[in-house]
Amino acid sequence: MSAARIHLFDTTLRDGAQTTGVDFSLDDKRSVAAMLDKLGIDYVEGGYPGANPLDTAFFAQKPTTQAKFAAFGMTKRAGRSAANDPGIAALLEAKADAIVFVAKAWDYHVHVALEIPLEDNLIGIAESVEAARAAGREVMLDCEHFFDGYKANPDYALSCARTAYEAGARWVVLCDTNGGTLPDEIGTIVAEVTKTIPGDHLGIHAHDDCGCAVANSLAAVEAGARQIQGTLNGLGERCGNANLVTLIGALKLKERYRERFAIGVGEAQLGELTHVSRALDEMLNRAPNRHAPFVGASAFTTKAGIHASAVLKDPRTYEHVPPEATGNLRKVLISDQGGKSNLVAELERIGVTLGRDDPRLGRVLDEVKEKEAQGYAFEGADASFFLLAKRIIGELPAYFEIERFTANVERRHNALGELVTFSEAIVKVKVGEEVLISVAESALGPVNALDLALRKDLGRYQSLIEGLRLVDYKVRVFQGGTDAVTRVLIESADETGARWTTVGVSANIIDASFQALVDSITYKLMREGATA
Ligand SMILES: CC(=O)SCCNC(=O)CCNC(=O)[C@H](O)C(C)(C)COP(=O)(O)OP(=O)(O)OC[C@H]1O[C@@H](n2cnc3c(N)ncnc32)[C@H](O)[C@@H]1OP(=O)(O)O
Ligand SMILES: CC(=O)C(=O)O
Repeated sequence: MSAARIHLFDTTLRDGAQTTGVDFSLDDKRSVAAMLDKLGIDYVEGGYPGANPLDTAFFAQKPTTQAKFAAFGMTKRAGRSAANDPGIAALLEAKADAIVFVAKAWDYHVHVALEIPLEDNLIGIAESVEAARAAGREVMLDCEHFFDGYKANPDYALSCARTAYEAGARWVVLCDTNGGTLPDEIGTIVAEVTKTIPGDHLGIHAHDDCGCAVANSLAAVEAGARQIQGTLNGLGERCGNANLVTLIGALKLKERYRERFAIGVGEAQLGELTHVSRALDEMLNRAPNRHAPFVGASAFTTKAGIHASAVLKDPRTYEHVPPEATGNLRKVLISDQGGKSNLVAELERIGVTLGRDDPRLGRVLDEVKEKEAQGYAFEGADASFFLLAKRIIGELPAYFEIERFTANVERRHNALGELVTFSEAIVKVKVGEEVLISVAESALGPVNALDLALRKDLGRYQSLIEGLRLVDYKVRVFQGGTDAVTRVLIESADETGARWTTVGVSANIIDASFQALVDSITYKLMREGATA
């Protein structure tokens, strides 16, 4: 039996643009479309031409070479013909291969939101689909609220779908717009719809309001639908859409799907999945979800000692698929939940080789556990872990010594009478026999002032740290023993694009930050191969 082709339809640039806090620029849209094209997605929905100038501009030319480029908009407004509808005119002007109309499929919505007779909505669907077909476009109809509509009035919901199909729509997409439908209901309803519209003309568009969007999409496919709509990383209105990244992982790697269904994403493209997912987050300045299936930084990370010992013998003991298939990495953490197996594997990963019987291994483990008890977390701070291990095994050069530092915050009126806040920091550091004192000011706060002062003059090492910059700063306050403890994680980058994270812990946020800053500079010097 040959595998059934499942068509992937990406709506990151349309429904994904409806995500709270997400705003794509024109360049972002072009990059995302190119990325999806390369990934092997069949349809890229670019937005809603006519709704805003950016989307209209994006449809001035087609940004994909393989994928079909789709424009989204609503069916014609009641009381005017399709030929006289400016919304439809904008869709027809768009340089798109396909036009996706959205139409209400729930009688309640037609009454309440559109305030038109049920029949007029059907006329709107038929005339809109016919107009786009006449213009030579492939046409789809997104049946908004299809599943809620079907539960309330199956005949009407079905007549919306059938009207579009009979008017020439290539795809009729069943939308769980409010995201409240569960997988078994999706399966039952889609199976019913296939009695009217063949499955290879049916799509599913699921929202994640019950955390079931991926499961609902798979249930629809099992019931016969052959198009899946979704977004990268599950962006989308409210709780988001079905996550296409997860769906691609499941369809390509889970045997029961791989054997029966084929998608346009090949093996090499699958290996880019982690990169694609993180590149989107990077573009949107969002922290990637570490726990995202297949592509998250923790998706193949083992923390518990018992698991680590087994993973090191055979990774399949705790992995459902190999991480490298999606371009991800296996990682074994060291923490208070781990034993020697975790530690040996982690040390090897960061380039420190210590045998299981080396007495220094026990000393590293003891110190890690002691520091974790104080509030340190090395699982997210590889660079500090590396320095700790190097110090214990006697390979950490004594580059510099901090003699003292101060940092203060001042709020006052400036010469213009405006209220301003600025910080000043002084750092006294000994490099060899040389004592250097640096002062810096910053309007961005005491940590920034300290960072500037610390990196202002490091004597003979100064040229090696010129390209160093801080890219992220995270603070967490929690109860450690009887007192509140602050943990600071600092992510740094250098001129080569390398990134590393360091950690500092103290009752005082400035002190914790300073520890992490010192570790960051020390790590950079080690990367540069500097000697004491
Ligand atoms: C489930 C979904 O995700 S659907 C996609 C939703 N996405 C968006 O809405 C983003 C882009 N939207 C927009 O920029 C604007 O809403 C526009 C430009 C499309 C329309 O703006 P406006 O003309 O000011 O209308 P407004 O947004 O206030 O209301 C929508 C109108 O469309 C009507 N409408 C909604 N769906 C449809 C439809 N499928 N067919 C025909 N008319 C519809 C509504 O009844 C309402 O009409 P009314 O103004 O007579 O009450
Ligand atoms: C069309 C669409 O985005 C929805 O119904 O959710």
